[in-house]
Amino acid sequence: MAIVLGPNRYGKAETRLVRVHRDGDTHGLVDFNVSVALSGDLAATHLTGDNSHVLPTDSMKNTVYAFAKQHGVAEPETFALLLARHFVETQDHVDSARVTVESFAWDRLGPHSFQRRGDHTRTTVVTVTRETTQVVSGVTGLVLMNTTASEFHGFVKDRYTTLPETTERILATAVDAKWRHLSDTADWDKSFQGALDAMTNAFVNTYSLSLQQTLLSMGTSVLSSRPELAEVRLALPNKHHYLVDLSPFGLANDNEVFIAGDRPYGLIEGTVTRDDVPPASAEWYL
Ligand SMILES: O=c1[nH]c(=O)c2[nH]c(=O)[nH]c2[nH]1
Repeated sequence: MAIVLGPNRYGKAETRLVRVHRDGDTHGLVDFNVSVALSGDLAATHLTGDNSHVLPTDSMKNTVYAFAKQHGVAEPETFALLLARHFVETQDHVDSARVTVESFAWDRLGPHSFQRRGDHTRTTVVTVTRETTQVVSGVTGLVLMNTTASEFHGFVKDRYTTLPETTERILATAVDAKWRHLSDTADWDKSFQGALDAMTNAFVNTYSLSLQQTLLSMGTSVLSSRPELAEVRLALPNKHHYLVDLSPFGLANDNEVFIAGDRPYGLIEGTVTRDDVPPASAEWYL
């Protein structure tokens, strides 16, 4: 009996690519999760650790980002074909390249503003005691992005600060918000939709110097347009998008090709309140 190497493949999984097409003031946005798997004459690395046939998976990731810049990105099929053919054509030892693309759809909210397609969740928490009734409504999973009109600079620099100042970045978040009603009667659907629209409009229309500033703008927008609401609490993850350094490949990256970061993320939280309303019951703060 012999124990032998069976079928195998390798590659870079889940390269998170965000490509902004900046043709004029109206931006296009493509958001992909790209996985590459190559197979072929790869016995040596398994048997002896001889890597002479192994293209690093790191190079595959770089290829995804470089091709996104060079060729632009539209349909996932076109991009996947381009990549898969490239690996088979340029790597003698590769017989088969499998490229998988998950494409996340975004709906346009403005020239450079987008909402990720897919349902956000409407929430409500009602608390009744013998004396009081409190109705809290909210939303989670409302994913928004501005591909420009966001800066972040002038921040504290301590000995561990490496973040460069920027006057041009992507701002993206998944809104988690709750708002408390002043009364236990309202047109709940209309109130919810109004609050949602107010938050979204504020995100789209605020030129942002920090996500904190955008948070206050969103809360203010809700309270100024919804007299039935007393207070809004927002938790906004800063869904970081890192500019890819394409200079090793002789390519400029003028805010077009980004790594969509997963974690860690900044988490910006705050409450926006009318100063002339009764205080919330204890549950609001739990
Ligand atoms: O809008 C931001 N607020 C921060 O507090 C922060 N911190 C950070 O690293 N990036 C950002 N962005």
